[in-house]
Amino acid sequence: MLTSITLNGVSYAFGANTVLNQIDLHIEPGSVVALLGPSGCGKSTLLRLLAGLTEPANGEIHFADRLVAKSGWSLPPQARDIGMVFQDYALWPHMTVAQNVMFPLKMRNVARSERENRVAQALSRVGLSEFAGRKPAGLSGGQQQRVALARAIVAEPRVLLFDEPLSNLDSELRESLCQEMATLLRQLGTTAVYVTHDRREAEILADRIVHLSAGSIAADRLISTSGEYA
Ligand SMILES: Nc1ncnc2c1ncn2[C@@H]1O[C@H](COP(=O)(O)OP(=O)(O)OP(=O)(O)O)[C@@H](O)[C@H]1O
Repeated sequence: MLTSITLNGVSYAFGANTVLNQIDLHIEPGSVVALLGPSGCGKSTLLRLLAGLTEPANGEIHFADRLVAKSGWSLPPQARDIGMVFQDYALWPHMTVAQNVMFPLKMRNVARSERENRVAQALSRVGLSEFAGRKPAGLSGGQQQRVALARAIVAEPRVLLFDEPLSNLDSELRESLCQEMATLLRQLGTTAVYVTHDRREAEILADRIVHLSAGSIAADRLISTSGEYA
């Protein structure tokens, strides 16, 4: 099921420092939205609110018609049906690639036979079928990020969240993985929010770019499939 995301008057502060100021944002089901802006503008904080890693001071967040956060209350991440990809991959070093990817299915009590099929399919989607038995330490940075991507999509969550997933990779690899992720996101059709400070990455990946500046939405633009502003 495709899910919209709606933020109404969402604010967040670290002590006296207001980091997000009354954010109103509606994300259409199945769209890929890039949150773009300079360091410190509040992108990661907004993503953490969507993930349920922190709760808003004010305002409400809905996934479709389900309330997931309001002032002082937040549905925990594991109850939100989300997949996340972080800058630092966050793989479990003691587990193989297949075990890492399988983890969200175990958490959801998916039956063993189904788990194995789904892991194989997710690894195939990211081009890592032959690495299933390796440990993360035996993989390159780009391969590790592909594992993290497979883990994020394996349970077919209704929302995908990305926090600068390509910033630890060198520029050539960043470009090719960005193109691959754009294709994958189109195939999946999942509602996705992608944090980046790289305008080109945002233009390749997203249907829409929301520019944050000092905790507010400074611009909000649809882009066409060719990567140009519509
Ligand atoms: N744990 C914290 N305690 C106090 N202030 C914080 C904390 N984490 C972030 N901030 C402040 O909140 C603001 C927004 O941070 P946030 O990480 O959301 O920005 P960002 O746009 O994602 O930046 P970057 O691209 O550098 O990750 C910044 O001014 C930052 O200094």
